[in-house]
Amino acid sequence: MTWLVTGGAGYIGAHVLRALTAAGHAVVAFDDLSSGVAARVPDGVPLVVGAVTDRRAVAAALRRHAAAGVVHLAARKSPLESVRRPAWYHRENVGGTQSVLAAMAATGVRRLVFASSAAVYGQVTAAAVDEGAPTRPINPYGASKLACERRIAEAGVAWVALRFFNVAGSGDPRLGDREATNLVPIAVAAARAGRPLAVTGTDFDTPDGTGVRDYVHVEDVADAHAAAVAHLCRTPVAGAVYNVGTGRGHSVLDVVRGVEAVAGCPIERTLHPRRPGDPASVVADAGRIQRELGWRASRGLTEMVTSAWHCWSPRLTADAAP
Ligand SMILES: NC(=O)c1ccc[n+]([C@@H]2O[C@H](COP(=O)([O-])OP(=O)(O)OC[C@H]3O[C@@H](n4cnc5c(N)ncnc54)[C@H](O)[C@@H]3O)[C@@H](O)[C@H]2O)c1
Ligand SMILES: O=c1ccn([C@@H]2O[C@H](COP(=O)(O)OP(=O)(O)O[C@H]3O[C@H](CO)[C@@H](O)[C@H](O)[C@H]3O)[C@@H](O)[C@H]2O)c(=O)[nH]1
Repeated sequence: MTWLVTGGAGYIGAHVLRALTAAGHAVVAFDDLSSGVAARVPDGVPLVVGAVTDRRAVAAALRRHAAAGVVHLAARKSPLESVRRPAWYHRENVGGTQSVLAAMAATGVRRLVFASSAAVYGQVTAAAVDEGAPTRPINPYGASKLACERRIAEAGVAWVALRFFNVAGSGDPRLGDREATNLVPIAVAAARAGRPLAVTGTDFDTPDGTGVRDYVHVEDVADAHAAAVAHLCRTPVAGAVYNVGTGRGHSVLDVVRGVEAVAGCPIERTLHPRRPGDPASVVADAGRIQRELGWRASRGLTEMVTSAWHCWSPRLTADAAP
């Protein structure tokens, strides 16, 4: 069975291509290379360069490769950027997903795994949030992911939406997150360059005042995709939402200390106000995916920061420069 992986040249998508291949599936990457890198696509895996908002290009790729399903990761992913450019986020993320659904309908492809986000929950009050919690996104990025989930649920396909929490680390030094828009690569870049790290928000209602997140290793996230694909192969009428997290929260300062331990030197911190659209604490209850798909995260923060440390490149430092 062949799966079209949109965003396959991206950070998570590149790991997903490998996990699906290891599980015995044929894969094709579809990516416009706007933030992805062609070199991340493994040798032997076809890469179709195109935009997911181009319905005809997606349909042509599905037909040409006789795909049985789609793993849809291609999207814009920064909550902060989405506050600045809400219409663009809606167009790219919701428009992109509608276009993928239209291409699937036109070609008779009926299985979809969707990359959703913990950002659909918004300001979380529970210590650990489960899939039944209210979805009240507090930034346009989260709103776009929720709108995508709703359109997928109404599309008449078999689907699984995976709500990733904060993805970090790498399965290979060449596959790291090169964008440096997230805390772990930013902290690594700061340590490598001997520069201060800007801590954004020190007055949250959390144990040390900084934001708490559920950091989950990208290889665990890739394995969750393999579990979702296996589920859709077994049960082609399913429709379900799953949290993909570890169930453990770490503050910004915990992450900084983790990177300091790998770096063997302290990281200077500068203190800043909260970023717009930033929740205080978002931690997963990941019980449902364990019960129903047999997946649970097996790697911890140390493995995330250590693998992130080993995929640092000078470009990350340039990108993260204030
Ligand atoms: N990284 C995280 O912590 C995280 C957490 C929750 C959800 N997600 C979601 O996971 C997915 C992948 O994120 P990532 O961290 O790998 O980001 P990424 O930017 O590395 O990957 C996204 C990929 O999609 C491609 N792309 C973007 N827009 C496209 C378009 N219109 N047409 C075709 N290709 C397009 C990019 O070139 C890139 O290769 C996104 O949907 C993101 O919202 C990420
Ligand atoms: O230079 C920085 C960058 C971040 N932070 C803080 O670190 C935490 C994590 O921030 P970041 O790594 O930017 O992740 P989030 O804003 O939580 O969003 C990520 O996690 C979401 C899921 O929870 C995904 O949907 C998004 O795509 C992904 O960017 C937050 O408290 C930030 O305020 C800092 O203190 N300094």
